[in-house]
Amino acid sequence: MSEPILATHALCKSFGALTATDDVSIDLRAGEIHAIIGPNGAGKSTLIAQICGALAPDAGTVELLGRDVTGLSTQARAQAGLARTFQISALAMEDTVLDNALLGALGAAGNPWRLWGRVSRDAALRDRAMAALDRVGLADHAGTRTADLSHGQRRQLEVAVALTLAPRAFVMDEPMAGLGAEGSRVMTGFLDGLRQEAPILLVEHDMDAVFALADRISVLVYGQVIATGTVDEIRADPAVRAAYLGEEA
Ligand SMILES: Nc1ncnc2c1ncn2[C@@H]1O[C@H](COP(=O)(O)OP(=O)(O)OP(=O)(O)O)[C@@H](O)[C@H]1O
Repeated sequence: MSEPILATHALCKSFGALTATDDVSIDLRAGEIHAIIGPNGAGKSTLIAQICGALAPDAGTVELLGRDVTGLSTQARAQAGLARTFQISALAMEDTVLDNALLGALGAAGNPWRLWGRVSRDAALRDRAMAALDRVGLADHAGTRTADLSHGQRRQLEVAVALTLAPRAFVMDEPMAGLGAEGSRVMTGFLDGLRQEAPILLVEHDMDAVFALADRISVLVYGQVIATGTVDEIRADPAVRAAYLGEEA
């Protein structure tokens, strides 16, 4: 079995008397989609915040490509290859699709302070940005104002921005939220192919999408991982059915 790209080791985080993540150890391997599911308040967002560096754990570590990144900032983790989506507000809505991708490519080039005029003429950056747009199917919309994209297209643009950083792992927070049935279907197909670029740690409430996409699922209940396994294993797990899936499975 290959070494994990991303791993947490015994992550703990409490808010006062409430233990939001309790000894959470999970990993993400090359080529896979690993979904984290669980009821509201189970600790999924708290876990992701610790993985991405927005929240410091009380105990435990986060490892990216074999390196302990627990002490690194969100930005340093992103530079190290951890791509977090979806935070729609991160897009500049009045700018074009290409400009948003260029801003991402600029960050990847490690010099966000170059003058914009020079940047937009920089052929290498432009190529990197266009390649990312092409990869997500938005190359034809390069000149479109970002605000004029559909909800689903904006999510794809976020992935394009992330791709300009040549990510080694994606952490995705509810990519299906608000997309509707058709949008979810398109996004599911898109993520299905994207795991080849980098593995995806996926937090998602849409069980159809999770069951269609996940190579493995971990179930979080009251801050603890109660099971990790394939879709079939999780569907059949009595503890999971009792605690979470119920009749849905
Ligand atoms: N900053 C905070 N201060 C106090 N309590 C918090 C804080 N953030 C989260 N919590 C609590 O920690 C627990 C876990 O919350 P979290 O948002 O991680 O769960 P979740 O699984 O992401 O839920 P949802 O599916 O509803 O997004 C909840 O009981 C929540 O109220």
